[in-house]
Amino acid sequence: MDLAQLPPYDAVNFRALAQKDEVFKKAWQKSSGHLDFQDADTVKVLTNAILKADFGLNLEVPGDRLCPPIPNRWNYVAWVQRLVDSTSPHYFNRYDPDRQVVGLDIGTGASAIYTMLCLKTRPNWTMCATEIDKKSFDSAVRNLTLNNLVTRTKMLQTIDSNKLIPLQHLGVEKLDFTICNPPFFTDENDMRSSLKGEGKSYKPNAVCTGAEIEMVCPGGDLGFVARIVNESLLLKDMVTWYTSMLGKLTSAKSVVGLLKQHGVNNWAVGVIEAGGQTKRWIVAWSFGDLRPRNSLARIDSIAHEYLPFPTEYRVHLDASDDIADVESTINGQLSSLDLRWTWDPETSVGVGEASQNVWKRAYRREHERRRKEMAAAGIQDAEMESGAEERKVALAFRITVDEGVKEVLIEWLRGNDQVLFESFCGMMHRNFKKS
Ligand SMILES: C[S@@+](CC[C@H](N)C(=O)[O-])C[C@H]1O[C@@H](n2cnc3c(N)ncnc32)[C@H](O)[C@@H]1O
Repeated sequence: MDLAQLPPYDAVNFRALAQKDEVFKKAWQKSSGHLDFQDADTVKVLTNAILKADFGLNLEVPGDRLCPPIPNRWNYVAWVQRLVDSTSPHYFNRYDPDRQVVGLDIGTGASAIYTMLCLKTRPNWTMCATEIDKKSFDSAVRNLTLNNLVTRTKMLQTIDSNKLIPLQHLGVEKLDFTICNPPFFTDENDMRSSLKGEGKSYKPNAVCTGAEIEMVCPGGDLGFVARIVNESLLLKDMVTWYTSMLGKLTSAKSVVGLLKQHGVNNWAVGVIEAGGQTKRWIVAWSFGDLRPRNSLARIDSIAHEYLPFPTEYRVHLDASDDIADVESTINGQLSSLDLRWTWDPETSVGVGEASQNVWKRAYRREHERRRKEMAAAGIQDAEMESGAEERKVALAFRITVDEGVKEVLIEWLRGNDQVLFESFCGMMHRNFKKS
């Protein structure tokens, strides 16, 4: 399996894992197929076995620090990777091994787990990692050294009064993303009662070995992420994607509320469900204009008011529609407009960039008039194009004609104006509306 494209976990196949790891095999056999997740040693053996078998990583965490559940941590990293991949400045929409990406792991913990997973699976990525707890910081450095990843990481032992995104201290100008599993609890009582499962219909399925310093902060997860939001309002696009995991749905909703309140309109909400009953939420936001894939930005299990504007629009074709005709209609129309358009007939995918609403009647008329004038003066379209100054992109889109499901998929790749995207989709749709 290509590590760079490893999918998220649905569940762990313990039987298969026992075939790959001798230490885990003993624990699995002893448990007669019912692992005791309340036992700290069992959880540690499982974590180590998954890391070794699936990622080739070794981990040593002090007994009184968090031992990270790997499916949950990997599913967040995999989500961030897809977010970064789907918002490449070149509209790649897949892993680009040549793209240099720099991330920041806020509160990396004793395991440095996000940093290690990011670096191990993406050879062209580098990471920064911060930590306030000396014991965890030292352990994180040990783990990075153990796995030969320390030279690709800028580690910073910080203090709580410092910025959570300390670009200056790190000596970094820009970041592609931040990743964070904040302390979830507001105080020790909140932590103890939550870990006992009080107020829930089920008990947490695994023991938590985290120390108070790792798990508690003023305001809990919401307080911590609100600090990141406030810093982001000043840093803006010095970071392309700010992301954080949240322990409670109410916290995720409050973070979205904060973003909307500050006029941020480019965000994404994800959910992590890797077996067991424990759900976690992810919120990501950006001040940039690159739009993530719809399936990443929007989940079903949260009310619409917390979701960003959809970044895709589907035009359903009739069974009788001829795909060649559909493609030729799209190509003909987009080639006649004053926009940049490239079409790949092999994959039936095209990408376009428009500097403004170039499909409205007044613009088209003016463009046609200019074209005729140029033609009369003997200037070809290509010369007209190359003579035009570099124009800013107000809308970038990808169009995929899918013969199998008989639909045209329009994806919003870039731009800050949802009305412009809607207008473009409406214009495309009218081509295929039956009278
Ligand atoms: C819930 S733990 C997460 C650890 C690890 N990232 C993981 O997912 O297993 C939160 C971590 O944030 C650290 N932390 C708390 N406040 C911090 C701050 N102001 N700056 C950096 N790290 C901080 C804690 O010491 C702890 O290691």
